[in-house]
Order: sequence, then structure tokens, then C-alpha cells
Amino acid sequence: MKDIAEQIFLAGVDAVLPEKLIRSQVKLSGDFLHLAEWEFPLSRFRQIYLLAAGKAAAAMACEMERLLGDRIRDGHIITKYGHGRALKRLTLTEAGHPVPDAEGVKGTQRMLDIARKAGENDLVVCLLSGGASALMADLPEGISLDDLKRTNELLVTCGADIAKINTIRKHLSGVKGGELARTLFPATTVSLILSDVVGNRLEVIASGPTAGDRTNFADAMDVINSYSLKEKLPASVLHHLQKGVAGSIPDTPKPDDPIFQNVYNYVIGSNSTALRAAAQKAKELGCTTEIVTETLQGDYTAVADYILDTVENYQRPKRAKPLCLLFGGEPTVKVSGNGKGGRNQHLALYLATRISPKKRITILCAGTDGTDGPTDAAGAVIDDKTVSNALERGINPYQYLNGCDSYHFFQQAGGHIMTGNTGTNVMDMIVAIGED
Ligand SMILES: Nc1ncnc2c1ncn2[C@@H]1O[C@H](COP(=O)(O)OP(=O)(O)OP(=O)(O)O)[C@@H](O)[C@H]1O
Ligand SMILES: O=C(O)[C@H](O)CO
Repeated sequence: MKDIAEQIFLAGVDAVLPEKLIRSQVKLSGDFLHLAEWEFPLSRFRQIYLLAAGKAAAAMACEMERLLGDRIRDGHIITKYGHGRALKRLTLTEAGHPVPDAEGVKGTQRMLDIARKAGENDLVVCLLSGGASALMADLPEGISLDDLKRTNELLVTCGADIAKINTIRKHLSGVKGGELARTLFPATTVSLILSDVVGNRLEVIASGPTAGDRTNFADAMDVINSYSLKEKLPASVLHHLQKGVAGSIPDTPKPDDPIFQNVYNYVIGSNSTALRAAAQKAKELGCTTEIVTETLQGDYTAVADYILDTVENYQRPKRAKPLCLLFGGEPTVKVSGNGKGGRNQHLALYLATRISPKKRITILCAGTDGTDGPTDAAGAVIDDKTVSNALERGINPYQYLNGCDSYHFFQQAGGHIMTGNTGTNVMDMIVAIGED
């Protein structure tokens, strides 16, 4: 069943590869670029620029470069280390993620230099995907790179969900929270967005560089207070946010701002695209299948209870086919200690400790981007025997769980899902298979 679960997961990932998504939804016919209900007559534009950021940026850019060829005047891509691809006309920076680094600062500077060149009669194609918030690193006045790094480290480990994390990131940037659109105005901007966010909220994905922001500086301070980050944050960051609350720094542009009148934001793929393909594969493999949710979020312990409860109590005829339940989303883990892991491996290990030994259940938890937390694993697959087998071999799952060291647990006990970097990113998938 572990192999079956992996095949189902991989079918989901395959359906959200950027080249497939762009090829099927963005068409060029003669002079016209077609996207959803819009068409853009390319010869009307003086110049075409391309800007891309995120874990899927290079794969997305390759496909757009293939489509638009030498019509692109200039463009730059920022992606995570190891996620680059060979490009013909566009330049690329590989940078730090989830903690920003100096390369990210340089790449963002280059992006902004291009953005500033765009004028009223130009078209700018933006390709945005998850990871972009960390990869695009710009430094507001008075904030050093070390301060930004420390802030991001605190944010990604404090247990806050991505909407809350990005509320802060948007208020520490001249690119996020619609600020890129502000720089690009009045050029026509078309953003193709690969969503890795529950509910596909444009202002949250990649911190919404071309989307109007509904949050403000006071909301950012609220997040800091509710996660007790005030004492831990660098003074420069706190000072910047406090100045924002006092009104001495302009807030991010809001959705009704006229700068968005020429901006076309379009989500080309999301977790639900992957779940539908996974469900199709599960049916082909002979399972009774259901997509339970694409909005899993919240603390991993509550998420685990929900998954187990759903699998264990699912009503179906006896001796029917195996049951495959699919879940999508992004649970959160409050990390403590110096262990190595990711939220999928951590959730999988926790689930292993919670499955009733009387049930025959297999569960795979993995990130569609192929890298779970700061590890080279996409996630892990467990079953009702994982804990007993490990204990027999002298490997204590509870110790690894408490130390947030799930990676080393699966390295010893087996169960890692290793895909390598997939070139896409639409959150996490959980494949749960139950047998009678
Ligand atoms: N030792 C650990 N155990 C469990 N989870 C961890 C551990 N270290 C980091 N994490 C989790 O990994 C997450 C960051 O990893 P990852 O790069 O997969 O995030 P991501 O959310 O996919 O990034 P992005 O949203 O920017 O694409 C954090 O949410 C953090 O809680
Ligand atoms: O980059 C980010 O902000 C997250 O991946 C959500 O899109």
C-alpha cells in the first residue's frame, strides 16, 4: 500500500507541473496571447518584460520563454537553490529559502530595476509561485540582511499560518503586498500564479506582489503580539512596523487602489488540481476514492486527529475496495529544539504514533514541491506497523517526535518519500488508504 500511496501522490504532482499548466491555459495565436477570458494583442505593446519568483519560477519561465521567444525584451527570475533551469533570454538568480540571503537581495534588486523600466505601453508578465516571499528579499531603510534573516527564522518556526507570516513580510518590503504592482504601474501586468495557499488568496500567495493588500501595519503588530515575538524580533524591524502603525510609512496599496486597474491576476494551478489528478489515479488503481478537503490547516495534532477520525469512521460496504481518502492543505508545526524535519514528516510520524494497531491504515504526507522543511525529502509514508517495527529495532519514535527530528527517524526506520525538487509547489498532499 505504501507504493500505491506514492503513485497516487506522484500523479497529483505531475498534474501541476508548470509546463503542463501553462501549455494548457496560455495560448499564443498570431498576435494574441490568450489567457482565460482575456486576450492581449502583443503588437500593441512597446516592450514585453518577464519577472518570476518562487520555487516554480524557473519551470514557469522556461515555458513562457518558449511561448514568447524573442518578443521578451528583458526578464529576471529568482528561485531557490537547485531549482534553476537553463534559459535563453532571461537571467536567473538562485537564492536562499525559507531564510532569505544576499543572493535574494541582489536578484530582487535586478527584478526591481527591470520593473522600473516598464512604462505605460509595456506588458509585464509576472510568474509567481510559493516560496517567493522568502526568495524576494529587499531591505527597508534601516533593516539589515541579518535582521531580515532573523525575522524570517522566527516567523517560519513560530507556528503562525502563512497568511499571518505574510502579513508581516508584506509590511517589510517594497515588492510584496502589491508594491511590485505599484512600481509597474501604469504598465499592463499579467500575473500567472501557482497557488500554494489555502483558499488561493491572491494577497497571500508569494505575499501578493501584484495583488491589493487587505492587511495593514496594525495587523502585522497583532500577529507579533499574538505569537509573543516582540521581545525576539530585531529592534530595527519592530521600529519599522511601529513607524508604519504611527502612519509615518505609507501602507501597502489596497485592492481598490487605481494602480490595479491594468493588473490581471490569474491562478493557473492549485492544490485542488493536484488532488483531482490523484483521485483519478487512485480510482485507476482500484480504490474507492474521495477528496475530503483541500483546506487542511492548523496545528498538526488537530489535523492528525481529523485525518484519523475521517479514515477510521468512513462508512462503506465491508470487503469493498481499499479506501483512498485525499486531503490537501498546509498544517503548521511549532518547531522546538535542533532536530531536522519538516511539517509533513512530523505529521506522518505523529500519525504513526496515533493509529490504532487494530486498523490497517497507510498514510503518506508530502509536499508537492519535493522538499519538506529544510530537508531533501518530500515527506514520509507510515502505516499501522511503523511504530511497532521501529520500537523492535530500538528506534524510539516518541523521542524523535519530541525533538522535532522526524527526518532522522525516517532515515533510520525507512519511509521517506524522495522525489527531488519537483519544479512545482501547490502545498501538501495527504493520501490515506484504509483496508478491511
Ligand atoms: N525540525 C522540524 N520539524 C518539523 N517541521 C519543521 C522543522 N523545521 C522546519 N519545519 C517546518 O518547515 C516549514 C518550512 O519548510 P518549507 O520550506 O517546506 O516551507 P514552505 O511552507 O513550503 O515554504 P513556502 O511556503 O515559502 O513555499 C516551516 O513551516 C516549519 O514549521
Ligand atoms: O512564498 C510564500 O509566501 C508562500 O509559499 C505562500 O505562497
